[in-house]
Amino acid sequence: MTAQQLAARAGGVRRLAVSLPTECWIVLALALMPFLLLAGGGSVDTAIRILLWGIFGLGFDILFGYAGMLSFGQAAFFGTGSFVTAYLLVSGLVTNFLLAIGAGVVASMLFSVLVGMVALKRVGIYFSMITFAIGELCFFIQHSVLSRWTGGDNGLPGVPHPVFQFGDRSFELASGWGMYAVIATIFVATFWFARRVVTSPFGRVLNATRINPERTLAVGHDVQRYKMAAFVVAAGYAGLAGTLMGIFQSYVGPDAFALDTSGQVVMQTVVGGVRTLIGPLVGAAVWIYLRDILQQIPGIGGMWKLILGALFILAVTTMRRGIVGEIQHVFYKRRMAAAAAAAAATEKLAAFAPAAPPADFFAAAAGTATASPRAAASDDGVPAIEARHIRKQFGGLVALEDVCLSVREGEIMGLIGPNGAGKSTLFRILTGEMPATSGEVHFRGRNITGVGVREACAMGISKSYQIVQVYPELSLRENLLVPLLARQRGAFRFDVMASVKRDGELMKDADRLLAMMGLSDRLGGPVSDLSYGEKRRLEIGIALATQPDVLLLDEPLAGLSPEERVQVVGVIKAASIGRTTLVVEHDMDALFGLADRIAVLHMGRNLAVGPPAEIRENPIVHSAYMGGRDED
Ligand SMILES: Nc1ncnc2c1ncn2[C@@H]1O[C@H](COP(=O)(O)OP(=O)(O)OP(=O)(O)O)[C@@H](O)[C@H]1O
Repeated sequence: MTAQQLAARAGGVRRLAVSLPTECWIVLALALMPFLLLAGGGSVDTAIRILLWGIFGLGFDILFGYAGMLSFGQAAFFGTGSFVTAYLLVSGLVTNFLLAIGAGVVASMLFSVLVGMVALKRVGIYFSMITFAIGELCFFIQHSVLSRWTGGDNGLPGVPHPVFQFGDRSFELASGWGMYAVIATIFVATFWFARRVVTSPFGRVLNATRINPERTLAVGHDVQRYKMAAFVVAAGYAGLAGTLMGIFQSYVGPDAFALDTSGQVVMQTVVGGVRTLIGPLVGAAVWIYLRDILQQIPGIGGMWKLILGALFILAVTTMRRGIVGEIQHVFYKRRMAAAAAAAAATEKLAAFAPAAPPADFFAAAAGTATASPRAAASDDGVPAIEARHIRKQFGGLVALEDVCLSVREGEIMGLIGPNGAGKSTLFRILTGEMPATSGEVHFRGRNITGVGVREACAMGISKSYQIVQVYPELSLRENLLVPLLARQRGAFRFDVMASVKRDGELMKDADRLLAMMGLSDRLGGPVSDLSYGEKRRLEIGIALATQPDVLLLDEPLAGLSPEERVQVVGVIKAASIGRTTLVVEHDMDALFGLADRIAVLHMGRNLAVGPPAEIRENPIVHSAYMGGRDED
């Protein structure tokens, strides 16, 4: 064999190794794990326990890592699954193992719906504390009211092992290699499903709700339902791990509902790596192996909690991303460096050029090309959005008083006024972010007063924010996928079998929008690496991706350099083609050049409205707003 043939074969093997699906690597690792544990003084039972905690951790990683909800009460669902299945099997009510396991998992999920209805009313530390309290409540109930069924302090012993019948021979699946193989297979299946969950459109939106829930809601997703779905999925995983633990141990201990159980899954996930899925398994391997080994060492066995606690602190302080997270980060940095080098070598960084207008973009996506409504922008045009006699009061401060504003279909209207005039407040009321104290908002003749921001977005009203509200951890394309997914799928869909990457049209839409924003050359890397001007363009792109009929831009030029202003003005011009646009801006030169009409607010009241030339010459506006400019 020649050197070239050998090199080609080596390259082929390398490519094959790299392209193997993650599940194959996991199967390989799981096949090796018991041998490694045995060599290190562990046992097959230790390996089974690690797998069961790994299954528990998969659900917890979806909940905490991807949905951003830190629950200290997952034992409530682990315990529910354990006891329901164990009771059904021990009492003989159900003899079919699959049925008993299914009942345990379903019970956990149903229970999580009830818990979620309470816990999801709050976010952050309050959510964590509610789950903590519910976990403790379950522990108490298991030891008191339910002790007749759960065995109270004694737990439930005598859970039978599954028995398989092959002809006239029967085979009992007790602990050992057989049990390991079955649990390992279940782990791979549950890992596969968890990966589907987080890479599916559902998972992308879930991740977006963690990073920026307000923006995710504003672009049209029902954030609460996404959170509830993640909570129920995590409870399903906890329930499954609990049922299997009971069967494996032939016993459900009184600690199934304990705070220790909830705490252990948190620690294992953090040590292994949040948002990695495999991290909780690695964390469980470290935790359980060390615990088992430490307990066997004479003299220090009693101090295993102290030693593990110290190791946890060390791991968290030295490896912020966890074991798997840190490894992934090294590879990510390498990929980024290689991409940057390739871009520099080919001088890919193209000059800014806003591309195709949005009418083309969405017509191509939806197959519904329409004539540009900007043709309808005239003196007798129909109002697209109207504020009627709006009053907004914050305590003793009246921010808006009897404000009326009518934006015609297809026009660009500028909204100006000194600081504190009430422009942003009016924007928030028009987009449904905030209710008015009194007055009405009409959209194309329909009274939409009081509809929420998500509903307003679904109707076709979208806003770009004064302070950019992008998703810093995501790539540019992923940022645009969040609103595009709302447009494509509606407020909520549990489409875990769908694939974003395989949806060619969706990816094309994102790329067209990126081209339109002049950001095609910044595809690689997270948004946190972008300049402020680029973030501003992306901010407008996110609003535009919801395909609004009415686009509201809150100070799109604020904080930009002169060069960046020119770029963003280009984007606004392209974005306004085919839609009604309302712009709040302090840069008068830019706004007067852009807008068909200008409305002026002063101290929360209407001051004037008219074409830019008229407003420019209006002496009342000069004295109230541009003080001193008339003398110039
Ligand atoms: N959530 C709030 N709670 C209390 N007061 C508020 C709130 N939002 C706005 N205000 C007050 O309402 C008034 C109008 O504020 P608003 O932000 O709408 O003005 P603006 O015209 O957008 O100003 P700027 O140009 O500085 O952004 C201000 O006095 C502000 O302090």
